[in-house]
Amino acid sequence: MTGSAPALSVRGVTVRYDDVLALDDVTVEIGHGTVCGLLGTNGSGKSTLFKTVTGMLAPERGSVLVHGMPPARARRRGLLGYVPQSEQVDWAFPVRVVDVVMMGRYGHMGPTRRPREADRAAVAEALERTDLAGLAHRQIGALSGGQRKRAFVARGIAQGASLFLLDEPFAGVDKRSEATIVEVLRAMRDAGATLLVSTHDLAGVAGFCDEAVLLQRHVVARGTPEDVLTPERLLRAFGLDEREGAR
Ligand SMILES: Nc1ncnc2c1ncn2[C@@H]1O[C@H](COP(=O)(O)OP(=O)(O)OP(=O)(O)O)[C@@H](O)[C@H]1O
Repeated sequence: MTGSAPALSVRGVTVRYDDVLALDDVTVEIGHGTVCGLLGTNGSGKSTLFKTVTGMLAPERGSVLVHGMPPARARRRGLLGYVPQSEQVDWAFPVRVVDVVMMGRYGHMGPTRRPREADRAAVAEALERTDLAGLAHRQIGALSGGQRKRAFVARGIAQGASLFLLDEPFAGVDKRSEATIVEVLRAMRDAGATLLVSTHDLAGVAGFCDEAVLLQRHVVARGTPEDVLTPERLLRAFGLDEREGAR
């Protein structure tokens, strides 16, 4: 990692899909050990921002630095963890939970991808922390939505990621999995990791996030959840008043 560089620095990023302007001059900086909620309606650019931060999409303008380095280098060093939206994963792919979590160790294994004792121990610990040890040998496609999310969170833990991007981690998740995920994410934050979490769960943001960013193709507001989730902004961005947002 590069000295005192922020965990994530997004500066003036513009991304376009042909004629659709998905992100317009977005600037976001997140410090170490912070949980930042990324809020916005469908189509506001949240997934596009994640894909740009992971290096899957190249911005038309602007720059992204993860711990002071370009996304590809941060990814190679295993610093960047990503929990995708469920719809982006092919659940029919025949792979067991333990294999998904072991993928987090690939960056530690070298080209042979042969797990060593330290890799197996990291995977076992990640499965334990996400309450998945009993399901380690199940096919990922046979799990519930919440268990699948936990498997991807476990992959990030096993990887030892220090910037963790979670795209809608609570969507389609049962209460027990939600509580486990929140507990695990808090522990990661307390251990110094930085988390950027996109969510529609406005009511949960104040309890779970240190900061929030409201995105509508550009950054509409940024600050503490209380500063960002004002009645005017909720109304403008989501067509909600504050009481509805808190449900
Ligand atoms: N591959 C693509 N090709 C063309 N347009 C796209 C593509 N992916 C996203 N878009 C468009 O870019 C804009 C931002 O989409 P994005 O998926 O980033 O939003 P989002 O906030 O993640 O939405 P959601 O909450 O529905 O996932 C939308 O107008 C969307 O239709």
